[in-house]
Amino acid sequence: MKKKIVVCTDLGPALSLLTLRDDLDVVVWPHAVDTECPRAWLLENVQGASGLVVCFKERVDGEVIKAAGSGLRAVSTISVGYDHLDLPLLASRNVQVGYTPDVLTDAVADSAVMLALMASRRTNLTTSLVTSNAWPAFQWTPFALSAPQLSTTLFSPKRTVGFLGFGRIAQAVLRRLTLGFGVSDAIYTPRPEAPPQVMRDAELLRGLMPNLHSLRAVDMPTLAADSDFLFVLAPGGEATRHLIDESFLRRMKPTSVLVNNGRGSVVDSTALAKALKEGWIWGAGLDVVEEEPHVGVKHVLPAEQGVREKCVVVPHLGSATHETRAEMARLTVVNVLRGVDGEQMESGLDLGRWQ
Ligand SMILES: O=CC(=O)O
Repeated sequence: MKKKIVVCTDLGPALSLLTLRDDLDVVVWPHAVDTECPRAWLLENVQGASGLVVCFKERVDGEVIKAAGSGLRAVSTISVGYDHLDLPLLASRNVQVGYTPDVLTDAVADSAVMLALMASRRTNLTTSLVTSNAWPAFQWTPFALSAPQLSTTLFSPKRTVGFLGFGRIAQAVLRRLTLGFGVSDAIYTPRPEAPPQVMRDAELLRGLMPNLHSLRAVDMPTLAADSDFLFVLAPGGEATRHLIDESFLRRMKPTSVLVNNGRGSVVDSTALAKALKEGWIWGAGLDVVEEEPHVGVKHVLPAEQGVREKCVVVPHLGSATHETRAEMARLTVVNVLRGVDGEQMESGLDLGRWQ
């Protein structure tokens, strides 16, 4: 009997690696190219599946896993995040779980630097001057719309960048900032439950970045108080929920900039809106927002005057480059194939800690 693989998401040309195998019955959400997979379709089609391919928008919880049945061998997500998957349950059923770290590191790091620049220069406000035809009335005086600077200069050599979470993406951001922006001081707070490997990598970095003079692990209050630019690169889930809350934001500098490329749930949106409005921090660049995509509900973004000018929001596109998405798709397919074939995935999660 053919093994069934259910694909909820668009895999581009990599899909053919699945469909070319005549020992597989590949069931693809028919509108995957431009529409997210409805849960009802997933629940109906997942029955009897050996493999399941999802993106972070599909929750693979008890209901889905039970609907799949006991033959489920592999779940492969086209994302580095995995807070949409019920890992303890998958682990208890010996289902392998594949994800796509590493291949997206550079694209997301690029996006984090972009957001830091956009938020510090308040491009929401400045571009709207042009698009709303307000430029003619704008009085160009030397300090009008001047902003905190990301790169260091001879006359302003001290810039501390902070990281909440210090895994691969954070380290790639730091590499960019030390090489391209002259940043020499960095602090970080490892995310809760960070594997020891992260700390070892952080130590190694000192040797790899000659411009980096100081790299310190600090506690949360110090991270808040000392960061000129703070990059949130922690995963979602209960352990990180609202780590950036009102008391954290109140400790930050009025010239500091917050960037979130991790998960929206790490930052309390209501507190962030207040922080922007009342000027506790300078600006925010967000690739992810709590309760996305309904960001208006919490007033972080759109309508609210005094917030929207200081906050750039992008709809969760950190890894969205042609090159990276193609490689993520390839890896996602290889992972699910290995899983249903009973081989070790190319990049599988070590489920040991969820067992
Ligand atoms: O958020 C995107 C991802 O987890 O890859």
